[in-house]
Amino acid sequence: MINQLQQKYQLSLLLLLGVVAVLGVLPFAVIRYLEGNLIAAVIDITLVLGIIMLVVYAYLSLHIRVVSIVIAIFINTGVVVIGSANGIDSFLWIYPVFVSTFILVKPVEAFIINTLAGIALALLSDIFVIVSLDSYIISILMLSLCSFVYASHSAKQFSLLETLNTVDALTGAFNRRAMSVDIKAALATAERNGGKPMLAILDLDYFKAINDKFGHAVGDQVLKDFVAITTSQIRQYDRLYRFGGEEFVLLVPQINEHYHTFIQHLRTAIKNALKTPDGKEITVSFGVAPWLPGTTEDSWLKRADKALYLAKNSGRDRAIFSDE
Ligand SMILES: Nc1nc2c(ncn2[C@@H]2O[C@H](COP(=O)(O)OP(=O)(O)OP(=O)(O)O)[C@@H](O)[C@H]2O)c(=O)[nH]1
Repeated sequence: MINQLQQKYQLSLLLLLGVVAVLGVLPFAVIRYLEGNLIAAVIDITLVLGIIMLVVYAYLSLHIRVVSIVIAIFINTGVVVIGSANGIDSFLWIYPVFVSTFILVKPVEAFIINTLAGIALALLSDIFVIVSLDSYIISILMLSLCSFVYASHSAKQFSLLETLNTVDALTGAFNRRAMSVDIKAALATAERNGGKPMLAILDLDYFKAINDKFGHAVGDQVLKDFVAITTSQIRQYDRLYRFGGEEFVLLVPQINEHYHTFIQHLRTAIKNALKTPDGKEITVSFGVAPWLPGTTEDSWLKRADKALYLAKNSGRDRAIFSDE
């Protein structure tokens, strides 16, 4: 989910860069050719074609991160080559290329790539007889530093946006939107690779009575405690989502033959740790549905919900498995 948002954003930036490369660099290639500067024209054309091909590949393959890194290295290499081959006019391209690098890759990576390109250009170019080396170093350093600060700030804002978009504000569990995306991904992986994921709906027992007796604020705290306890018991790639109210969904991407034991252990661990303010244990009912071939998001949730209904109706504080 998080990555999807970022991927779409990064892909739109790549497409924009492709357009800028065509509109911004192609006319120069033609001008260089008409001026008789064949080497510069060939380098410009190579740069434009290279960027177009990489952007198209990113669009088709969705290997956006890798392609972004390749393009960043490609345009920095290009600016070093053309800057040292063609003198001051092409040398000035280092400034837009440096800023583009920060759009393409992570701030630290951009800073490293830019520094290497900046040093290479300083060593290879012969324009420092007319341009002050000090001014060059200070101006590209200032540009990189400003871009670094701006790119780092944007990355932080992006991460905040992702959190707001995928996390339930009260409990910190993932929200339904994230759940739906992750379920679809788990189903696709299971169909393709033959793994076996599992989905369970976890519902706190007699939660209304806790609200009624201790108030809504205590009820809220119980929900937060439930998420903290459950999250501490599950593995790194297992995910907990707030389905609504006091109902949560647990998605386990890969189960083995011991998954009944895992669920019973989790249920007991929650019961032992989750308490009302007067120390009484709070129990949870589970409806568990391991993946079966042909499962859809809807049928998976329905099977888990049916199992949960049975768990509630047969006394609560238990797990019912839909494969039984
Ligand atoms: N404090 C608090 N209460 C909530 C929240 N969302 C839903 N609830 C309450 O959760 C309660 C759910 O009640 P019921 O659906 O009857 O479930 P229950 O009392 O747990 O009964 P069983 O599930 O049958 O064991 C309702 O009183 C809702 O008002 C929330 O965000 N905070």
